[in-house]
Amino acid sequence: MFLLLSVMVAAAAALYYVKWRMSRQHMYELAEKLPGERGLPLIGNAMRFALSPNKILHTLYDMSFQDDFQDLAKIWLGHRLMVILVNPKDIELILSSNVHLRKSPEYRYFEPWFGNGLLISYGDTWKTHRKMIAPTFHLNVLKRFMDEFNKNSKRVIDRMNTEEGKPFDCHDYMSEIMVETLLETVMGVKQAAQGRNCLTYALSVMDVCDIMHARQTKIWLRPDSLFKWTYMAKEFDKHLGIIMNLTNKVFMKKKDDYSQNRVTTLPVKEEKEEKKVEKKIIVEDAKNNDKFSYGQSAGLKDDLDVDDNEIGEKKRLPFLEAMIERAHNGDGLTDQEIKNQVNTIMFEGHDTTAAGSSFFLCVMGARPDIQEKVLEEIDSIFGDSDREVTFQDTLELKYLERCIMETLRLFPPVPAISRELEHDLQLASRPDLVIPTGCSVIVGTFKLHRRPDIYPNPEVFNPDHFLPENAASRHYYSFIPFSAGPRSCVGRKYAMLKLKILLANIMRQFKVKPGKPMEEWRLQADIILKRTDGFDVALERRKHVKA
Ligand code: HEM
Repeated sequence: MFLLLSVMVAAAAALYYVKWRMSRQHMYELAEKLPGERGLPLIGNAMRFALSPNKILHTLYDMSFQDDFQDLAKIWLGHRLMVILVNPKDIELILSSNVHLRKSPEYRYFEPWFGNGLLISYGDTWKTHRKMIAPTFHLNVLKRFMDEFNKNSKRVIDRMNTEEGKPFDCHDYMSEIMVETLLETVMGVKQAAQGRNCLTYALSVMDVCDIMHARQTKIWLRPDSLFKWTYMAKEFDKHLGIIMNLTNKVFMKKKDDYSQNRVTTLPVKEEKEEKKVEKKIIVEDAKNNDKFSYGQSAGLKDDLDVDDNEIGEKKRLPFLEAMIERAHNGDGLTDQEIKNQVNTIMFEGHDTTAAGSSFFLCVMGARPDIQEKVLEEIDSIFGDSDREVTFQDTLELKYLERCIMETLRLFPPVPAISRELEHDLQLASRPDLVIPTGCSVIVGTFKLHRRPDIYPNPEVFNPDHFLPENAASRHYYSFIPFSAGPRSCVGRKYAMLKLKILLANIMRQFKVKPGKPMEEWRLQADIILKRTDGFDVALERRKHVKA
């Protein structure tokens, strides 16, 4: 009886497997033609990822130099087909599309944290929320944050003073200040930014990301039914609790302020100079001749580039206040939905800029020749004055800007992004190849940014890559640290403005002593790019020069 039952179960399983394989026949046929390894039955290439995060990045990067990986490569993670794209023409097909907007299933590990937040939502929900959120990151709103950006720079400079002269890891300092700045600007909540809560929050975010990244790359951690028994699951819940605790507090505080009618929005500066600068920016935008201040290739436009006139006075509220007001006015936003967006923006807004600024400071140590030029530009603008960095200054800090862009090229904080294909996609670089519906397409930003045919000597830090004449000859989608197209980063302008002000202020006070050369850095594949060997820098106080 038992034998008969076993035979019947095995036959049913075999039948199910055959049917399942047949339903995927189309995928297998198209996948067969794609370059890349076939992988083993059932597990595919999963063993390639049974490594530590820094080894994964280096293995994948080494793989990308194989002859058959010019523009794309397939990988099988168990039964899941993933296709890595690194040709800007193919990447454009994905990122500029209004069809391929669905994030791949690998993003589902964010769900307990972000719910239907902007980064992972889809369809009408994403569209409606994007329309509500994008205007809250318009330049006119960001200009209100100038004082906060300056004050927060001073705060972190004071903290780093205690480390003067000796090597220390600057990443924790950058993370903490990025969280505080977000709370005080985008969230409009001041008190919550005091104390050491922000660093605890940032450290928990890093732990949660490590766990999610492990689940993305290790197939045995993917099923919830297995994962829940692991030690990692307990750690995940613990750290998620710490994260949610801060964001809940922020939301409740702001809601309370709103219901008590307390005005917390930062005032708009109405000085003449500011008006003039604003006009200048818009004219520049309109002429379409200098997009670099915002981390995007010239000629690429998205919903953050709308003309000033299209943003009515009424819509000019910072993010959280705008969301609460909409909910109050019956715009169909629930408390939970707002909290999901707060969680999304708190994460996207701090970990990325913390990595970007930490990489920048390490670059200054690794390349004293570049640092000299940064300091020269800064001194020519500020001399020995201790005045605040103005909006106009951020336009004039051209060399600093190119260095930030070059940092984002070589060390893109988001090293890869991924979409689930809704339709077969014929490639532009190889029209003989079609990527099948249902697979995950990975946009390999890290490798794209290091293609020798796009960036000569790609491993060498060279800010001149972003001189207008050099950038003009490149494909628009060759530089995409903030992604591009309809799902591009809504915080792009915020990030560039904040980075310029923070880094200019730090470099006015400190010089980074010569440090480890870039070739020796150990990079870590993670949701946000990191260094496994730490972001060590040694700072030296600068003697100020007269302008
Ligand atoms: C150097 C800093 C930053 C970098 C490199 C960066 C990069 C990116 C990238 C690559 C994406 C697309 C992710 C994907 O498709 O998986 C993205 C999306 C997003 N980013 Fe950023 N980001 C930065 C800063 C910020 C800031 C400061 C904020 C907000 C304050 C922010 C908010 C968002 C949001 C909400 C999305 C989702 C947009 C959507 O799907 O419609 N980011 N970012």
